[in-house]
Amino acid sequence: MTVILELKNVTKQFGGLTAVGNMRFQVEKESISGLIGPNGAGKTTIFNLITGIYNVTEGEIIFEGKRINGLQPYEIADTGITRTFQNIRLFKKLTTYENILTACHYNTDYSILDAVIRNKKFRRGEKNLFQQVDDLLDIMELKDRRDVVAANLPYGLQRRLEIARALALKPKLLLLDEPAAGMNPDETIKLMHLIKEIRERFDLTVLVIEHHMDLIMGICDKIVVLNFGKKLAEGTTQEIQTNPKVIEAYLGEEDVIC
Ligand SMILES: Nc1ncnc2c1ncn2[C@@H]1O[C@H](COP(=O)(O)OP(=O)(O)OP(=O)(O)O)[C@@H](O)[C@H]1O
Repeated sequence: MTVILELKNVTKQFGGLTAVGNMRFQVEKESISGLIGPNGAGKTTIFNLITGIYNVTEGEIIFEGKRINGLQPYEIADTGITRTFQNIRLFKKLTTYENILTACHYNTDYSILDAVIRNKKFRRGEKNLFQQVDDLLDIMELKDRRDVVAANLPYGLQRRLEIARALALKPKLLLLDEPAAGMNPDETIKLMHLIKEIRERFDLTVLVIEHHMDLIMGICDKIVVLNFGKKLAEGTTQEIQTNPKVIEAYLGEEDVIC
């Protein structure tokens, strides 16, 4: 197994509160892994630590063999880690197309001078860019909403657009924070298929936080369960579903987990 991401005894304290304590787990390359746990367990804090929004108090975060904690968020993004947010963060006044285009522009290889004189390199770059946006619209099934302003998209489609925009940055590791929040069961099933599809298509590694257990159990190769900032359990969906400690942490909500 090739490990792409590793948390080594990571702790995050906010004053006297230990939001994440001594956390250690590995994420296998091109896997889909789930991070679950009750509210306040420390899931989003872990995403904020991986992406450099918070500094770790202790421990190390290793991505592709290199320590990334201590780097600035933009430097971590440059290593190939992108995320979506629990509360959707789109350019609300831009269209679906424009939202993806702005992210695709991040990867262009022409200079400002190329753009000013509109030379061949610029024209070829622009053509590739438009093709990438079209492909992403297609994959995320947003083509018919191409010119709709993001704020006017239904909630489920805004979430899909956020994923499309994250993919435009060509990540190696995609962190999804509650991608199915607010979605109905049909939308959630569709999203499950899409996550699997994009993993295959882009050779992606996905780490997903989600409260919808159907989604987690339907797509994850491995699950890490948190409780009060600590790792409670780790294993396959089968192992997690039958783990008494996990069932207890969810206050007997066996229905939710199984
Ligand atoms: N910036 C912060 N300052 C102080 N405390 C924080 C901060 N961010 C998170 N916390 C605290 O850390 C703990 C873990 O929060 P976190 O948001 O990571 O939980 P979570 O598992 O993502 O919860 P949820 O499922 O509700 O999103 C909580 O007690 C929270 O109040």
